[in-house]
Amino acid sequence: MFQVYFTCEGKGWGLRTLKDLPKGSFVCEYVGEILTNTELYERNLQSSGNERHTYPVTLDADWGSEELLEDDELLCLDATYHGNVARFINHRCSDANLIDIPVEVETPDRHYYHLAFFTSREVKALEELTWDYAIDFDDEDHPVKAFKCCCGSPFCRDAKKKRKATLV
Ligand SMILES: C[S@@+](CC[C@H](N)C(=O)[O-])C[C@H]1O[C@@H](n2cnc3c(N)ncnc32)[C@H](O)[C@@H]1O
Repeated sequence: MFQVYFTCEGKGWGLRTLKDLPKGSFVCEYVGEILTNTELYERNLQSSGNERHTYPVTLDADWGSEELLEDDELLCLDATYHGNVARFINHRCSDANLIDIPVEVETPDRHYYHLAFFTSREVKALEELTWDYAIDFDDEDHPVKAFKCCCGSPFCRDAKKKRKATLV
């Protein structure tokens, strides 16, 4: 039902659907290794530029917590070495056709949850499945450097940033 294919817009591999999907369809879960932000940061320091293929997902909902969590407590999912088809879902600013829904499964502390993707509108067969990674393209301090966005959306935040920079 889903196909990994090579996109022609400079985004590398992507995921598309082979059949029409109505709005609200479950697509897949995002699977990856559970790491703390500190472990992810250390991994990134050790890996060479070519080795990284994925953008990690931050699990920051922490619904139950009253205090701010430190980097060695904050969790994320890294699909670089272990994952599923979700690792091929590319980013699209603002008008992506998937939304991620946190699903609490077995942990009562609400620190860890599963991430499930559903369609946010009807998606036609052969359309690329995209998800807004919620990247702040202005954030220079993020542990992972943002890529140059080629999403092609009229709402692209990276293109907007570049337009602003050329005006200054
Ligand atoms: C979760 S992976 C998606 C699959 C990836 N395209 C591949 O070939 O393995 C995320 C990576 O894909 C690339 N990517 C995703 N969305 C992009 C976009 N809108 N523009 C440019 N590159 C993108 C970036 O290199 C990003 O780190």
